[in-house]
Amino acid sequence: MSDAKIIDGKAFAAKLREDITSEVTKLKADHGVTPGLAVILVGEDPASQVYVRNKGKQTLECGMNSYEHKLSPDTPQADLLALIAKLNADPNVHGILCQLPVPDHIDEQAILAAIDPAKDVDGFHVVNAGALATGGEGFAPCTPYGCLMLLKDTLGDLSGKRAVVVGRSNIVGKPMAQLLLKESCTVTIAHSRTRDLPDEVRRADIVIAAVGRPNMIKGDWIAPGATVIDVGINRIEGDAGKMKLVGDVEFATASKVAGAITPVPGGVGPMTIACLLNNTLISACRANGVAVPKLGFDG
Ligand SMILES: Nc1nc(=O)c2c([nH]1)NC[C@@H]1CN(c3ccc(C(=O)N[C@@H](CCC(=O)O)C(=O)O)cc3)C=[N+]21
Repeated sequence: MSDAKIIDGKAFAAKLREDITSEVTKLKADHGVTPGLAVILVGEDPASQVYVRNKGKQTLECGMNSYEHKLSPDTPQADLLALIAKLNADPNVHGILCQLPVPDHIDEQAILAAIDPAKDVDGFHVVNAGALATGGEGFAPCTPYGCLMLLKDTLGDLSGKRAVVVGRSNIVGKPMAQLLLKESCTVTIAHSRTRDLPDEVRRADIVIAAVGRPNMIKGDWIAPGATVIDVGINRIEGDAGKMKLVGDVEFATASKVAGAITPVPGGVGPMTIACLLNNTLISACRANGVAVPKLGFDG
């Protein structure tokens, strides 16, 4: 068995950001509109700080405006809701993202519900989750949407393929399953209570791993030639006590069997931010009655 094709999410995301930058340039020149993304971070979680910094940097690089709101960890929920209300009403803000997780004293669902669905570029509001499930116009969550771009770039038409999504979270597993269903895949959602998980995975042409457990999915679970998308981003101790990033799939064994596989890092992660910028561009177009460009997919 020859080794799998490595799906270069980092390069794909860079190309997508270039296309977004061109569209932003046009939007400014033709309509005088600059897309704006507001990112809210409550608290000082180091990983979250890194993500927020990267988002801000890439937002500016695409020619968009970036508004960062860093709030102390003990910010009352009412203050956060007041900030969201202000951003909802601000015409210069086209996308609003509140970095998750939020501290325990804040009700995550209340925060997500407060964001105007038309500015919910994360796609986490129930209105957007419902639109995705029923075929309406909304925002698809960034991580699964990025996975779909990589899958279609790798495989072309997905219809009739067996896909297994391992993980049932609201932010990845469930919306991923909806997107694959829209592409006419036969979709299985597996999770911690699934009986004989290796067997479910072995039946799949497409494996989406989104459980958050390092190296859980082994090479001998993968059907020869299958396409493997690894959403996991796990920090574990590597050689000499140095921390390293690994996915939910055991890459060394899976890459011997799969037809194509995403690495961690450099796979799905960069796609998440690129799709966030894409959603912000879409929002700015919709808010100004401009035709929405369809980026990230051929044809
Ligand atoms: N409201 C909200 N929306 C989010 O989209 C959101 C969130 N909260 N909370 C945290 C997670 C995590 N997330 C990532 C984004 C980019 C990379 C990324 O670019 N990863 C690089 C490596 C980065 C590194 O070295 O740490 C890669 O995989 O190559 C990873 C993870 C967005 N999230």
